[in-house]
Amino acid sequence: MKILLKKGRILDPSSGLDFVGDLLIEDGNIRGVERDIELSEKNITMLDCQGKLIFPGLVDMHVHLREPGEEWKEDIESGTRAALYGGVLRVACMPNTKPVNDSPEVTSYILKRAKEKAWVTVYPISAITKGQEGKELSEFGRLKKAGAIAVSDDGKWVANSALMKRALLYAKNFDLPVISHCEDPFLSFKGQINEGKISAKLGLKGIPSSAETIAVIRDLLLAKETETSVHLAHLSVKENIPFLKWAKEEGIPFTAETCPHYFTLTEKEVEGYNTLAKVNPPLRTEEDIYAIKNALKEGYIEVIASDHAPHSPLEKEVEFELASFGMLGLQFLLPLSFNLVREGVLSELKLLEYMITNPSKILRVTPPSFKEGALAEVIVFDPEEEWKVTEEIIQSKSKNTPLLGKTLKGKVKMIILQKTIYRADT
Ligand SMILES: NC(=O)N[C@@H](CC(=O)O)C(=O)O
Ligand SMILES: [Zn+2]
Ligand SMILES: [Zn+2]
Repeated sequence: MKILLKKGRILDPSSGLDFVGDLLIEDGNIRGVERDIELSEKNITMLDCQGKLIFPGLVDMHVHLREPGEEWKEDIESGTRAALYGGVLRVACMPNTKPVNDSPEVTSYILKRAKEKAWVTVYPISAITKGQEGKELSEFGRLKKAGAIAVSDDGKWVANSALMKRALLYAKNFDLPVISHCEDPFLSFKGQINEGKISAKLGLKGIPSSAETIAVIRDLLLAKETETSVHLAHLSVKENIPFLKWAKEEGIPFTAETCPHYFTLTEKEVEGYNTLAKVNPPLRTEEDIYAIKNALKEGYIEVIASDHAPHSPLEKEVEFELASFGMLGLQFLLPLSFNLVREGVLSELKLLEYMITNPSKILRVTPPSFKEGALAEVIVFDPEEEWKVTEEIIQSKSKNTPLLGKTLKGKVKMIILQKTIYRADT
């Protein structure tokens, strides 16, 4: 069974390929990429890709699938369907489920459910501490054996520095990546939105940028001392940047991530007490957006992930202070991130590096690529097509995004995953 994609712009960050040409898939594997592949046989599915980009599936290392325990918000089936439509063919899912994924049993359960019903590859991330309570380390060796790809207490920072130091050393033994949700809980206590003029105007308690930067600095110091890499999740403020720069110069092992909402939306979104824009860390200011883009350009931040965080109306259609933090991300990751290319912040290949090869490297997996023999994980993307965000288009069970009603540019048209062609063009 052969699938031939014709005349698309082929982009493969693993090999640095960027040219207009053809891609041949045979029996679910990449057979070749060339300027012109002519085949005379019948039985070939030909796909015209003129004007489109063809690249490997994205690897989103920060997703909340909510299973087990909060299946009314999302489950492994619906979350991975949203991923597929978003061009994300591998997701790493955070452990803040119910129960918390802090045991081999929960990790195996997630993998079992993924095998039964996931549309894309699922990598479970297990908790750093038992119950994500920040008191006692979970059993990294057993978790890794059960299939944990990394450890994180995402949703919470491991505020006890001695414990975090031990976690880094312990993780190093098992070559497990450690992902930190950088937020000093004392500084952000009861905070709702970014601390500043808008929080004052709305009468909501603010979350200062120091809550994030203090956490970033501590984690960098511990990474230095333990000579163990730490991955800093969803960075949002400009104050981090000089410290990231310093850490790079010092050769401290770390990687940093941001999400499209932190270089697209500002705190203004919460005016009118819009709970759909309530997210942690909070949306910040134009200046922060500018700094985050610059950090991406300079390579201080080298991963873009969605932090897809579904919540139902039960958690969102309530008073602002009672609403849960989080917004959907999987289906908006590519269109919003492509704005960085349009604005000249990153080249197409660099952007794909941040969404395919860098997260793969951090998670110690072979990235999706167009190398001969690789599994076919292929996205056909139209960078020009505009589409409106509606509840119908959203594949997640939850619809919590401040982008509802807005028009985005750039659309995933087709996904080829092994032998199956999905047309997202509806
Ligand atoms: N980002 C969020 O606002 N919420 C996340 C937790 C997290 O990523 O810290 C969630 O699980 O809902
Ligand atoms: Zn987090
Ligand atoms: Zn998260």
